Amino acid sequence: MDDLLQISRLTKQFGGLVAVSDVSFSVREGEILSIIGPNGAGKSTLFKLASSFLRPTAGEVRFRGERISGLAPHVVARRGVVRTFQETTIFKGMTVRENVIIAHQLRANASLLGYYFASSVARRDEAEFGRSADEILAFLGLDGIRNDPAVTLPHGHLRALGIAIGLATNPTVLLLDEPFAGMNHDETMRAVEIVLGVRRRGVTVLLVEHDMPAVMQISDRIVVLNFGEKIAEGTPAEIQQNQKVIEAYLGVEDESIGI
Ligand SMILES: Nc1ncnc2c1ncn2[C@@H]1O[C@H](COP(=O)(O)OP(=O)(O)OP(=O)(O)O)[C@@H](O)[C@H]1O
Repeated sequence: MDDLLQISRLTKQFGGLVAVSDVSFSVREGEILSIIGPNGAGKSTLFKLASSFLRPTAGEVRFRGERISGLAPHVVARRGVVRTFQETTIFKGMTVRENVIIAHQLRANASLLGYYFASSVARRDEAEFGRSADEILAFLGLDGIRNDPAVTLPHGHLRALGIAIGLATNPTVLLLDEPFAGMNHDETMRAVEIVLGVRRRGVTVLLVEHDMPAVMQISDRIVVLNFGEKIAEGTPAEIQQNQKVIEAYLGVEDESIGI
């Protein structure tokens, strides 16, 4: 498998605090790679660096060999590295389907001016976006709620809608920020199926997550952070047996490495 994203010697400092320290790893085409670590280990910061929502203090991120760190997030997203949209960026007043249609604008062919004057290109785009939105919603098992206003959705469906919106932008790499957070067991199992389905569509997945059983079930490989440093990288089986990882999680009462 080829390396799609190369994270090279990334460091992020906030004043005197080093949140991410000299971290390197690659995300390979077609894999699901998870970033884990105890609270405050630097996972969210690394995730924001990977999606270009934060600029690194040192080091760089490359996508298919080209540097993307320092580019605006929407430029990075257009190239195919897309972060799922937080619940706060879902248009709550619109239906599920309308939200997914709007997300297609990121790859729209018609200029904004074209939309304004309802050009034929814009009309063609709209019809195509509707078809694509319906296909994505059916794929994710959300067709039954496609006409529901987003404001009425329970937490699990809102998260799934975030993934549908991400897919609508036609990503090469989808970055998922704690996709199983706040879910009960059944919701987590459904969300696990959705993420596995995303990968079956050929999309590479990078995620940050606290839910260890789900991470162990879903990941091809795992990168472990502790105090901003990468302490391990490997398959779930390798990570569960890694002495440094076990020590990092020992004494952490509210987290378990699932062993
Ligand atoms: N914008 C910021 N300004 C200052 N310090 C920050 C900022 N963002 C994160 N930090 C600090 O950087 C460190 C790493 O934080 P980060 O949120 O990346 O960890 P995390 O592993 O995602 O934690 P959690 O599991 O609790 O979400 C923490 O000490 C945090 O307080």
